[in-house]
Parts: sequence; structure tokens; C-alpha cells
Amino acid sequence: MAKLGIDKEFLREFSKLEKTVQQRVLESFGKFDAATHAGAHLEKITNARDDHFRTIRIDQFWRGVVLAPESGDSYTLLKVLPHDDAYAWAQRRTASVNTATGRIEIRDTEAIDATLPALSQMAASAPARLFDGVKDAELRKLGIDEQTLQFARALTDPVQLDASKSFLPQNQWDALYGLAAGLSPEEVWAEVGAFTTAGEVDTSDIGAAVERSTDRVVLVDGPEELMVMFERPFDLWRVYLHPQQRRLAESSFSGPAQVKGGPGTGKTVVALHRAHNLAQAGAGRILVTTYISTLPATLSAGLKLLADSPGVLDHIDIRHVDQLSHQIYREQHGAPLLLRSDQEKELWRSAARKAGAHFSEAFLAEEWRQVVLAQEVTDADDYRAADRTGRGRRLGARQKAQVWQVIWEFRQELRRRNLSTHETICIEATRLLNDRLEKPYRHIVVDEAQDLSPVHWRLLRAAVPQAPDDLFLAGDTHQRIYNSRVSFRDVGIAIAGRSSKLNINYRTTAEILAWSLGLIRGERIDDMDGGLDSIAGCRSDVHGMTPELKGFGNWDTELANLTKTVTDWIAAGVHPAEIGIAARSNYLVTATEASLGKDGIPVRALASASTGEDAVSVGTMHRMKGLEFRCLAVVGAGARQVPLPNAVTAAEEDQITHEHDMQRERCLLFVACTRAREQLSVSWHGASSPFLTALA
Ligand SMILES: Nc1ncnc2c1ncn2[C@@H]1O[C@H](COP(=O)(O)OP(=O)(O)OP(=O)(O)O)[C@@H](O)[C@H]1O
Repeated sequence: MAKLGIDKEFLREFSKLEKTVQQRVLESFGKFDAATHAGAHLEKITNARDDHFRTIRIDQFWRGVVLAPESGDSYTLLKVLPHDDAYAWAQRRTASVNTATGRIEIRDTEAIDATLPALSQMAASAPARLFDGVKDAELRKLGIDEQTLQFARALTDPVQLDASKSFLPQNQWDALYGLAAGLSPEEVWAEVGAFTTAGEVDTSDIGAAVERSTDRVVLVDGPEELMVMFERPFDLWRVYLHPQQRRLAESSFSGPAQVKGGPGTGKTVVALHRAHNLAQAGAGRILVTTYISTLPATLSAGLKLLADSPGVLDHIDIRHVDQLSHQIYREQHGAPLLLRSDQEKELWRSAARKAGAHFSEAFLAEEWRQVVLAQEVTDADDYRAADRTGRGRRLGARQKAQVWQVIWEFRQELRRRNLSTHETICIEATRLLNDRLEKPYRHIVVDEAQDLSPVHWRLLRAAVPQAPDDLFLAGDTHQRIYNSRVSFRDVGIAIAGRSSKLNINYRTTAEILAWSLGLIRGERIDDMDGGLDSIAGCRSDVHGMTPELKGFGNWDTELANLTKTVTDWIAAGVHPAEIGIAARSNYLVTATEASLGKDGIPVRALASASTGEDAVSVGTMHRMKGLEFRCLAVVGAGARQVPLPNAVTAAEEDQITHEHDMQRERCLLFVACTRAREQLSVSWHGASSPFLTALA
């Protein structure tokens, strides 16, 4: 019986075809095995460079290009194009088997042949070439074959390599890209070569290569599966991993391990697969946790997609980290009475008055959280000796004594009134867990790890015994949108040697990614382990439109433009549910919802958690975390809204906190913009945000 595979690249393209063509594709391939009697309805291509391509009729105008092995009957759908383009596409290309990975690759041989002479000519007079430092043998080991080697040897500039991405075989281009970005051959092997196959590769066996290419080709079992795949290509990716992701999801680590990487590189996908694999292995209960309040629902939905048997999910708890601490606290002490934020301000004011000290509530609250709680300071001596790096305002001995006095008064008042904060609950829960011999979990998987605070980390450390595969952390410090800063070493989590980075962004187009990366370029961002982090190698293979940036005279005209943008997207075939709108403040979000609603566009407020409708989602930039949209508009990106003035500490009050706040606001805009898959529009009224001005 004929087997059908679909090239994942085509899955992305499918959604952009007209609805009637999509329907015809489904009909043609839905009955593929019944209709394919030894490839009877597949047409050979005349003047082909490679005999492995065939076309299949979709309708009068459209044809599918299929890869057909010389023996056997498993076929892979690569493209659907207008008739002449389909033939031209196939005539230019050749299929081959990567010598190192054994996987299928397709190259545009005509483009390589056309480009090489000019490149070689330029290289002849160049003082150096791009890969002078890498030996032929090393390149071959990474799967670079003779044609690509010749091409690589003629490159003198990374820009030429970038330009060749569309025509070189993908695995080989990835290897060259890694080397050009400064990775050693061993590091490139870890990223690209993680594909390794057992034994010698038979480079003539295209069929076997397709079967090995589980990262690229999705095998379809029948018409229903084909339908699901086309309807929900983004869900489907969760089941097919890049080999580097697979390694991270399946390896055993001798202690805490971490996956980092830029936005959309599949860190959450890895975290979910890992939790699922650990559950299947059955060594004990698993906690999947995060600090982002909306994420547990997304993680839960993702895990449901992965689990083929519901029993597996019974071993996994998915909850916000504060939910865990509250539960442990409640088991011992009953329900806590929580301090409200207005109460907290009042308590700081009165504690400062009692101590005769003149510090703002904001400064005191931050000092308590960032120094006292973060470093487990318990008395005045500890506080005097505490490390205040990261706090901008210097304090002399007398001032420190005063601050400590205020903090002491504040804590006394909390005790007197029997009030708790999330932090004090977390600290008490940690104490309770440290006293227990039996820990509640055998494995903990953390998503968006950059947003947890030191008290959270101590809680998690206490909730799982120190053992192989105890903690797995997924995160990106460039996407930190809360105030937490942590050094793993200080909270007893040793990652050394067990940290990996993902570089391929699967969500966003290269254009949106490059523009968004510009927002955070030059920012010094920590790696939570005593050093600085970088996402410089983060890249996307998919191309699309450049982000649209527009300024307006006032909010009303900006909103009128938003209606037009959204209407155009919908008219172009994007479902309202595939559209997101983000703004910095609740005020702007509410005004946006009202305006779109008045203009007859179906909207749903992300804050109200309703789902299921085909409506445009509107929410704050914070709410965007964990979501993604085909088209996304960021509105109100003006100088008076981003950064949000009342979320930024004045530089005069505390220079370092001011800088941290500014960085967080910048990262927040970065997070919002990187939720867009295909199109991004950023608008403002009045002067534009300084983050955008800097970019221009
Ligand atoms: N191997 C893969 N192949 C194709 N798509 C993938 C792959 N891995 C992840 N994706 C898709 O990429 C998108 C981003 O994945 P995910 O949310 O896991 O990234 P992330 O690194 O956690 O992102 P962020 O840091 O921005 O929150 C999702 O749509 C996911 O389905």
C-alpha cells in the first residue's frame, strides 16, 4: 500500500493557499493510497535533473510535486504550485542523502551551478575565505558533500552564505552556518549532527533516507490524519522534534539541566516532551511549573496533545509555582490571609514612620524582596553584610540600620495581623518541605524559568530530591518580564555542564525575528549563572513580510488604522482567532476592545479567559506570553506608554533599579512582538517609544 509523507515546509505553505485549492489538495491526497497503483497517477518530469521527482494533478491549474523513491511506494509531498512553476521547481532540483546524518535533502542545483562561477571569481582575488580555518575532512565529517564543499570553499563573506540558504541542502547549510557563526565543528555536530544514524549510510537509498527524516517528513496514516495535520500544523510540530530537541527531551542528566534559546525555538515543546517522557518512564510524580499565570492552561493543552494514553498525565501536576507553595502551606496552616498591594504600601509607610526613616515604599518593598528575602537575611548583622549588588542606591551603616529597623517593623506588623505575602508563604512552604524526608516530586520541569525569584527556586529545590533528572529548566533571560533576578548558584542549583541552547526559531519569520532582535540588541542580559547571555545565533528559516511600523497623531486615528489592518488581514483569509492585539496597559487594552467591537470586529479579552470563539484576541503584553498568532498588532507603542511611566523607578531614586526596569519594559515589547508568526504591525500615537526610536 502506498505510504504518503508530507514535507513540513509544505504544511506551513498549505495555510496560505486559497481555500478551494486547499480543498482540492485534501481530496487528491486523502485518497492517495487507493489511487496510487504503483504510482499510476504520478507524472514523470521531462528534462529533470533528478528522476526522483513526480507531479500529481490537483486541478487544472495546480500540481503537487512529490518525491518518489526508485523502489517501494512511499511518497513525499513537497510542494503545491501552479502547473508550470511545479515543473520548473522540480526540474531545477536534486534529492540526495546526507552522508553524515543519513537524512533526505533537496537542493536547487541550477541555482548552485549559476552562482558558483561568480563566487569563485571573486574568491580568487580575496585575501581570505570564509572557511579557511576548517579542514575538508572536518567539513566532510559534518555531512558536507563534494558540490557543497566546492561552493563553501568559494565563500568569502557570511552574507554570501545567507544568500545561499534557499538553494543549498538544508542540513549542510545549517552546518556551514554554525561554523560561520563561530561554533567549533564539535558544537556544530551537537546541533546538526545529533541526527546520527547507526552504521554506514547508503546514500543511494532515498526511501530509507525519507524514513529517517522524522524531523522533516511527517508520515500520514490516512485521510483523517492528513486532515488534522493540515488543519493544525502548529499543534502537529509538537510531535515532531528537531534531533537536538529530541536529545534534550530524552537524555538523562546527572543533575539539574537547562535549555535556553531565543523566542520560538521550541523550549516549551522540549519541556513538555521531557515531562511526558519522564511520566512514561514512571520513576515518580512530575511537576511542570511556571511563574506565568496563563501558561499552565497552555502547558496542559500541549501535554494532552502529546499523551496517547491518559494514564500518563495522571503522573504530572501542572501548576503555577505559587499554587504549589500555597498548597503546601495550607496543608499545615490552613488558608493564609493575603496582604493586598494597597495594604502593603500602607504597611511600609507606617513602618517607616515608626522607625523615623525616609525611604519610599517602593524602595523598601524592593529592598525586602531583592536583598532580604532573596538572600535569606534574618537579622541586622546579616543585613549589614548582605550583597547589595544590583541595588542602585548605596546605603551607609546608619541608613542600613534604619532600613533594617523598617523591615523589622513591617514583619512584626505582618505577624501581628497574621498576614502573608506570596513570598512569605513560599518561604514557609520551603521550610516545611526541607523538614520532610519524602519529597512531593521526583522530577520538576520549569518553563519560563527566567521569571522565577530566588524564593521560588528554593521551594522547587526543596520539593524534589537531589538526584539525576531532578530539575529541568526552560527559559530565556531576554524574555524576562517580571522583576526577578537570580543566580542559580546562590539558590543551590548547579547547572554547570548541563546547559544547552536552541537556535532555530520555528514560530516567527526571519524578518519579524530580525527586527525584534534589534529591540534588545546591545542589552547586557545575565544568564542566571553568573555570566551574560546571548541569543545572537537565533534564526528562522521561514521568510515573510517585514514588520509594518506606523505613527499617528492621536489615539483615535491609531485605532481607526487598527480596524483597517485587522479588516485587511481577515479579508486576506486569516481567521479572527489567528489575530492578536497587544498593548502595554489595561487601559489601552480596554479601549482597543471597545473600538474594534464598535467597528463590528469580533473580539475576545484575553483577561476574561473565554476561549473557543473565532474572535480577535486583545490583551496586555504580559498576557501574550505563551501565545502565538498568525498576525499580531502591537498598539500604543508610544513614548508615553512604552516604557510605562509608573512601572519604571526614577533614575534619581535608584539608578540600577531604573536600568533593570527599563530593560524589563524593553524585553516586554520584545516578547509581544515575537508572538507573531507571519505578520507584525507596530503602531503608536504621538512620539514613538524610545525603544523604537533607537531601532530606527
Ligand atoms: N521541531 C519543531 N518543528 C516545527 N515547529 C516547532 C518545533 N519545535 C517547536 N515548534 C513550534 O514553534 C513554536 C514555538 O515553540 P515553543 O513555544 O516551544 O518555543 P519557546 O522557545 O518556548 O518560545 P518562547 O521562548 O518565545 O516562549 C510553536 O508553534 C511550536 O509548535
